[in-house]
Amino acid sequence: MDYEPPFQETYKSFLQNSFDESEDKNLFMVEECELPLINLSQLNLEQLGRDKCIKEIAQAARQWGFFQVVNHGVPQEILNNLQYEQKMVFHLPFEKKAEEKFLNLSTNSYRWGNPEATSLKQVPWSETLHISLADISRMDKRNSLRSTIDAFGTTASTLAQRLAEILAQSLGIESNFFRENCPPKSSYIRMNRYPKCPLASKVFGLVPHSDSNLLTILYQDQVGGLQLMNDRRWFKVKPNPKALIINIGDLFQALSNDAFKSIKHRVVSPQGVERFSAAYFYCPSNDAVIQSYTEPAMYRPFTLIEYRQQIQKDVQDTGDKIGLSRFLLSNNISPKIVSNS
Ligand SMILES: O=C(O)CCC(=O)C(=O)O
Ligand SMILES: [Fe+2]
Repeated sequence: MDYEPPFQETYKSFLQNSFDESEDKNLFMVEECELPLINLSQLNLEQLGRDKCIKEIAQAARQWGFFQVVNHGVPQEILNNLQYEQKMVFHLPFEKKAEEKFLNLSTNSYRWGNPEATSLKQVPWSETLHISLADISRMDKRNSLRSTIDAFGTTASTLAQRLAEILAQSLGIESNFFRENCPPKSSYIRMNRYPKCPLASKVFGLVPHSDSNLLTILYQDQVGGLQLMNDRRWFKVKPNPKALIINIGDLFQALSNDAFKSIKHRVVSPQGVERFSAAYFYCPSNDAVIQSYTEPAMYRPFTLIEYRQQIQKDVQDTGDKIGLSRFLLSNNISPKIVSNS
């Protein structure tokens, strides 16, 4: 199919070597989890109902770092349109998607695989359109993808801010942080397509990672494949067509001083069908300072730009993101510990 990125050719040598690797049947044999499902219409109730809902959200963020919401305020029609538009755009010829100025977006908005991978386990067998909301205005006004992601971005942004404020409030903070530091244009929409994969037991659709933002709002189709880590075990998330999945990102973990955790998750490649998902990444502006709310702080204050640069450097040097632990304050005393040993 001419829309397929050249996975097979590009990763030919990895694929050939993979015959020696054992198949990881455990990828599929994981248990299904019942993610907390929260009805956000309770937030419109009287104080008691509202407080109960806030408690449910905070507890889910503490226990799982992941939860699902219904009556979330993002109209189903927008989600349906998004799925349709997403399919259309990914089914354009690969050459077109790979063009420097595809959809007039910033360079590198369209991505697939991993150019830096040194083994099959580092290759995500998927393609993505990673769109900064600041870029939407660059797209052709007549393009229906533009109006759809604009509508998704606007409604998801309201939901993200609402949830972020509720989560902050549950920690005892009346916070203007999000209003002041998260202008809509600093967030992203990431659309993912997972082609059916010939070696699904050996190649991830998306390799295990945590999200480097404040919060993620995810809409997935019915195929399934998303798995998350809880208590050192992987669980699969059953698709729910009415629900959006919310997960805590690294920056919220730091803000909350580890009260909420940014959980590792991955996508197992689909075998017989392609899979689509779309995520809204709620981010502060690049220079907003991320600082723990409570004392003693686990992490030193840092900005999003610093965080991204550190990740980029670590990925280049080690092949791994490393992430928040780079900013742990206890790291400052580690040289002493080393010299004593
Ligand atoms: O496709 C999914 O279900 C997960 C996507 C994801 O984790 C991401 O885009 O960061
Ligand atoms: Fe993710």
